[in-house]
Amino acid sequence: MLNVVGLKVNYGAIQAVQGVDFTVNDGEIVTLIGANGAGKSTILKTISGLLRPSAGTITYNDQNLAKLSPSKIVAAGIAQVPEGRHVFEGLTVTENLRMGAYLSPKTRDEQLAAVYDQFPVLKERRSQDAATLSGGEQQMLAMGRAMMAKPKLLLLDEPSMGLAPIYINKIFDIIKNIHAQGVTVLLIEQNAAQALQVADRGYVLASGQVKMTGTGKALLANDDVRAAYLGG
Ligand SMILES: Nc1ncnc2c1ncn2[C@@H]1O[C@H](COP(=O)(O)OP(=O)(O)OP(=O)(O)O)[C@@H](O)[C@H]1O
Repeated sequence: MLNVVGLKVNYGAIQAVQGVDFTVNDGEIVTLIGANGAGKSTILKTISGLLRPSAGTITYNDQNLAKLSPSKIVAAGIAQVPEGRHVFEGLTVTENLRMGAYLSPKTRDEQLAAVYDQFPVLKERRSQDAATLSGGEQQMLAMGRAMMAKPKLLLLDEPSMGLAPIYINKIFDIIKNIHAQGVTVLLIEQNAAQALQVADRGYVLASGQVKMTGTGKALLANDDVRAAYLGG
């Protein structure tokens, strides 16, 4: 589904991503793990078209994403849930969700009903300003907003960041549920243990490069991964 080859991304003189290769197959959950600053968010933003590669290719179902605008990338079936949620404060929950279907107004109401079925807590709070939601609820709103675009590939940037343990488990349950609906998932997580538990495959990134890859299970059992990312 997604094939990233020789990807390099710079911020001026900073080489954040230094020649990364990875694939995501249709129907998989793939995770990118790694320390702060490894280049994970930069990779997701480049897939979404928010940043442009300085070298390499990103191919999605035979389409070269480097030639597409972010809105065309959403229309092609890729939606991103950004790090830090970025809900629209001052807009209600429903208004936030409707923004997620900006490109497909005809199916917006139908999709809103589907998202409310999946996130009953959002339905309960549908008239509430998004700014007044708890962190976990805002994360659900950001995920629901992405689902409004009916993505085939969902990019999740640190969905469990800053959440209480009860919400972290809930977010991982939602990821499994979204995946069970046939959505392919590319997941970035600091919470490497839980990410590797749900993932079919993972890539370990450090300093803008892939250092290791394997199935979620194999990486979870790997001594180097355990020592560096799973607390021994
Ligand atoms: N807008 C920017 N301008 C300059 N440098 C940046 C910018 N954004 C990120 N960087 C740098 O690029 C490198 C990769 O950052 P990135 O956010 O992709 O890492 P990450 O693996 O997602 O980290 P984290 O887990 O902390 O979010 C870091 O060295 C970071 O300081």
